[in-house]
Amino acid sequence: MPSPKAKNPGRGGGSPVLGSSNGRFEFLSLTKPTNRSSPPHLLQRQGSDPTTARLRASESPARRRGSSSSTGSAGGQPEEDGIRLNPSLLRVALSSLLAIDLWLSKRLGVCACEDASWGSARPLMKLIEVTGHGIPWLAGAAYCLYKSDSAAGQEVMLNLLMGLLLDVLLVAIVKAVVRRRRPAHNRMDMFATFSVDSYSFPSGHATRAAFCGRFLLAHLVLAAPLRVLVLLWTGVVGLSRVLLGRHNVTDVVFGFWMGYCQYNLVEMLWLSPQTLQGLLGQLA
Ligand SMILES: CC(C)=CCC/C(C)=C/CC/C(C)=C/COP(=O)(O)O
Repeated sequence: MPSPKAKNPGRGGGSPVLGSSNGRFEFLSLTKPTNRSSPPHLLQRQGSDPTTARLRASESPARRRGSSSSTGSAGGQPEEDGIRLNPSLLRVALSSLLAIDLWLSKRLGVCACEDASWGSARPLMKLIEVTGHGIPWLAGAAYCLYKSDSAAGQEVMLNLLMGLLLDVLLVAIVKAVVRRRRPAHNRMDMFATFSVDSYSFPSGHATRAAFCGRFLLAHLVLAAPLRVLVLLWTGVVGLSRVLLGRHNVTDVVFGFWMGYCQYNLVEMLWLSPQTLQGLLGQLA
């Protein structure tokens, strides 16, 4: 005859459940180990952590059945331990990564001010900063769109402009959600910034450099040396963000990844002249 626990496996939240022992029903606490033959170290890990107990109790019955059927009731324990250890391992890994990130970024911020070890290179880094700023890119793409006399050129410039606007928007959203402060050694002396630019994750310059770099390589016919120059520029813009002390390394790495993905998005949303005419026709 099935025990009440088996009949009603998911109910009860964090409260005790009924179990059968020698024909007598008794209460089994979900916060206490049920298998008395478990080794002590497992008992301790299963043990009295109330968060763990709540997590176990809220696990779906199907999942609990699944884990015990795959390994058997006793063999299921290491798997359950793994499930509960993973979040804390992940937390430790993340905090270690963040600590390394902060330490490395501080050490690399050698142009963060004039007195820093590479302070004399700061003007050059700030010049590189301007080459990755949103305003010159938006103005440049709009100007080329206006000046372009071929349909193909207009199409490319229009999509570059759309991608740049999308980039400003997406970066602002992520910055506003994540709200990571810029490194303490940063001097906030950038030109033309929004309020979200007081946050550092992700680097808007890095997203733009990755997006524009990919876009130019894919849509402009460039000689090999120029292609190398585009790649170098992308890398140097990202590196200069850390050297200037504007960003932590992870802001730039994530920014590169985001800009790379934004290019895929622009390819998916690609505006053809027909689409554009349709849109303009609807507006008129
Ligand atoms: C159309 C429109 C709203 C254009 C705004 C262009 C603009 C001011 C972009 C901000 C560029 C900027 C300072 C980004 C911050 O870059 P990080 O690398 O420091 O995140």
